[in-house]
Amino acid sequence: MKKIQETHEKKRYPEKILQIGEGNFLRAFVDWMVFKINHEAGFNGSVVVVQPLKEGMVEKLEEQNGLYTLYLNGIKNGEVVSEHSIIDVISRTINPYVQFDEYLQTAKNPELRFVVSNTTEAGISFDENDKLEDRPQNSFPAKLTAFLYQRYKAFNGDQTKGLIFIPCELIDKNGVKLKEIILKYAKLWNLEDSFINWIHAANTFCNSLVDRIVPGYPKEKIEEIRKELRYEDNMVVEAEPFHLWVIEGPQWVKDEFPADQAGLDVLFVEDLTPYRTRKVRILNGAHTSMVPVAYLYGKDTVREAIEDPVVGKFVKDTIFEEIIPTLELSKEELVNFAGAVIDRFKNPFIKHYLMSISLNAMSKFKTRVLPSILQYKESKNLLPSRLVFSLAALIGFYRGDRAGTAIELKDDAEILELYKNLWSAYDGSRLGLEKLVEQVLAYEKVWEMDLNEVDGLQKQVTDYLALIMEKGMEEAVKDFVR
Ligand SMILES: NC(=O)c1ccc[n+]([C@@H]2O[C@H](COP(=O)([O-])OP(=O)(O)OC[C@H]3O[C@@H](n4cnc5c(N)ncnc54)[C@H](O)[C@@H]3O)[C@@H](O)[C@H]2O)c1
Ligand SMILES: O=P(O)(O)OC[C@@H](O)[C@@H](O)[C@H](O)[C@H](O)CO
Repeated sequence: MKKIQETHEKKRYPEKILQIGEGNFLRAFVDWMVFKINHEAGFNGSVVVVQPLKEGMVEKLEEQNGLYTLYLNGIKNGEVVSEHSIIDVISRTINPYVQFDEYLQTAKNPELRFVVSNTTEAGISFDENDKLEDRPQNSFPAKLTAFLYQRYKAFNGDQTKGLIFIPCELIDKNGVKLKEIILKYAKLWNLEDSFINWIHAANTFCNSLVDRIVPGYPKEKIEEIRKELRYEDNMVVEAEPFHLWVIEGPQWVKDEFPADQAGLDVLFVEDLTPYRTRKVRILNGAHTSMVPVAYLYGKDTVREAIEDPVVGKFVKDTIFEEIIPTLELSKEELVNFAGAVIDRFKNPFIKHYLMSISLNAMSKFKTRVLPSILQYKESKNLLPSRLVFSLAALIGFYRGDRAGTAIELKDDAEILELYKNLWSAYDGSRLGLEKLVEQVLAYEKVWEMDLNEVDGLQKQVTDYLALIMEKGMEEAVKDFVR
């Protein structure tokens, strides 16, 4: 069978976008949009993909000449949508761990205009050990600072050569935070004031909020897909048709990124807070809080979980009784949004694995679920029992065992180490469990506070965890749906 790169000739477009991240999401969202605006709005641009971590997939992507097939499967306006396209906008890929010079060289391209990124919530971070001389620096904002400095020098501080940053990480004020960290590196590395001024004056940092469910590589359907495509593609990505990109930034950015002309749901707004809060708390909050419960219950995908009479009810009640009451938007709007999200979770055409959502689950819990717990407690002076149960389940999940089978935990090494130590020191007693919970709740590096200070939380988490360990998840969760 032919390979994708042997079946499709790639058109050459000027490299206008630097993309930090080669993951499924960016390929199914931003790169698909670039594909659309090239075809329908004359954007005439391509994307250079930079791998943010040492281990990654750019080599695989490069083997396919940057080409891959995107499937959009689901229901849109009541109609079944199933379409696929070969996305041909990636001009080349760079692994800065072996091609650092090529990475810096790219900064000298006058046509470059945008920087997009998606490095999970863990990515926009500051590492004080990063140095300008490193090849490459560890954190992605440090790599970007080195890139920007190179650009600043190459164009002698030309004000027209700044870049537009649109990060997609699901953290609040992602653009503002990225800029803050870049400025912090500029200071740490004693870079000249004129460079700092250039960062401020010539570059634009937009906050953005993305929404599209991208389960990624459809491993179970790949044989069927190969037969249909009649070529080999190891980077196929599958997503739902729904998409929304809310960008908070100056209106002129819209003229440079003509998404509206291609009929894309890209909104340029003055304040994306309401969109963000609604989406992160309801959609992502439901995902993240369902993962440990549903997975330990024996479910593997979001659809299986939402359609199960017990887990499904648990998730829906969590949304309607514990998340929505903490939000300030109109009740009707929230209920409509939540209903649509539940329908998206039921998408019969895609398998969204709970384990893929579980990546970096601790930091996700902090940004997507914890605010609902704290808000609920503050307004009702009560703890939301299902969300607290989910926190207990998360701690149980990090024990790394599902009915005798090891769970492939994916999180920050320090977090995995913490759990490994805590669970191996656990002596089986109630006191031991209390201590274990206390130490997890005290892990301020993730929570940014000591959660033991939340009145009643430690006891309730311990009680639920004890229940899960004693009865098993199947029995424990039933208590919520009687
Ligand atoms: N998949 C979806 O449905 C979806 C939808 C909306 C938003 N997102 C966002 O996209 C992110 C990535 O999802 P994906 O499906 O593309 O996952 P993925 O596993 O395919 O890609 C993850 C990417 O993040 C990078 N990364 C991970 N940890 C990092 C770190 N500490 N520093 C720098 N880079 C790091 C990886 O190198 C990789 O490029 C999610 O965390 C989420 O914020 C995903
Ligand atoms: O992509 P993650 O790993 O940050 O989170 C998992 C899901 O909650 C997320 O991908 C949603 O599907 C997405 O945010 C929908 O827009």
